[in-house]
Amino acid sequence: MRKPLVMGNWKLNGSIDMAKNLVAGLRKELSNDTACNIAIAPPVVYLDSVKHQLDGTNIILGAQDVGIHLSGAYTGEVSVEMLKDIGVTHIIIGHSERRTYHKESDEFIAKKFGVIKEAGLVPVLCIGETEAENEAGQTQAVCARQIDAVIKALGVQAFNGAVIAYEPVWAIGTGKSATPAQAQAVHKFIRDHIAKQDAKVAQQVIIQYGGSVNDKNAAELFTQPDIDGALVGGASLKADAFAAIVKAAELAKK
Ligand SMILES: O=C[C@H](O)COP(=O)(O)O
Repeated sequence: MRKPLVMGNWKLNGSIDMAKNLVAGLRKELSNDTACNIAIAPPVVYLDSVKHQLDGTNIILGAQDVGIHLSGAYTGEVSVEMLKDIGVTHIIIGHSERRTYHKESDEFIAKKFGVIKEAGLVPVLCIGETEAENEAGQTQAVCARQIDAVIKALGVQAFNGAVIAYEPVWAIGTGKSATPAQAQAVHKFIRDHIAKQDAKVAQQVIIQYGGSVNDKNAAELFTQPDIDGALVGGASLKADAFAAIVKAAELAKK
């Protein structure tokens, strides 16, 4: 039985005060004994203070990205060891916003996956098709290509203990979530695709859905057998909405 992961990606939002209020809200709304894993990924500058604010909770600290180098003359970069040093365990990579605005390739993202695994942390690999790709019937081909880049570089075993977030780009921040049936079909495709190489790895890999998940649509998404939680953007900025999504995941997977 897979334990779902509900992860909040704050993206480029927040301030010291906002982080304090949001974490205080989460502490109030969520018990320490949840039947699903919960993570939040604040902007990198707030990670250390948020880590302290999370003391005594079971909320996991996540990061939104990582560099591929461990140290050296790479101005502006943050290494996996630095993130590990301050208590980060889960790292989002390959988000469509990084793929689009920073031109990150499948191969480059696979390198990030490798450094995260090497450090003993958990990669949260975002994959998903654009609207044009969706309309051209390329959803499966795009997801397969993005996963295969990791398999080619690191082998299928790299997905042991890893997380995949299926995020159709057309659903991100648009209020237009995939329907539970649409999402389930892609999640099943992803799991089957990995199973072709290793059934055990496919059975344990967490596949989250992301794209306009909110407190209203979460419950139905989570009833789908291959949807193991969510990567939440906008709704993770409100403690009550995020907590409601966590509770929906717990209920659905009981
Ligand atoms: O990382 C989160 C996703 O991009 C989803 O964002 P959203 O919930 O605001 O649509």
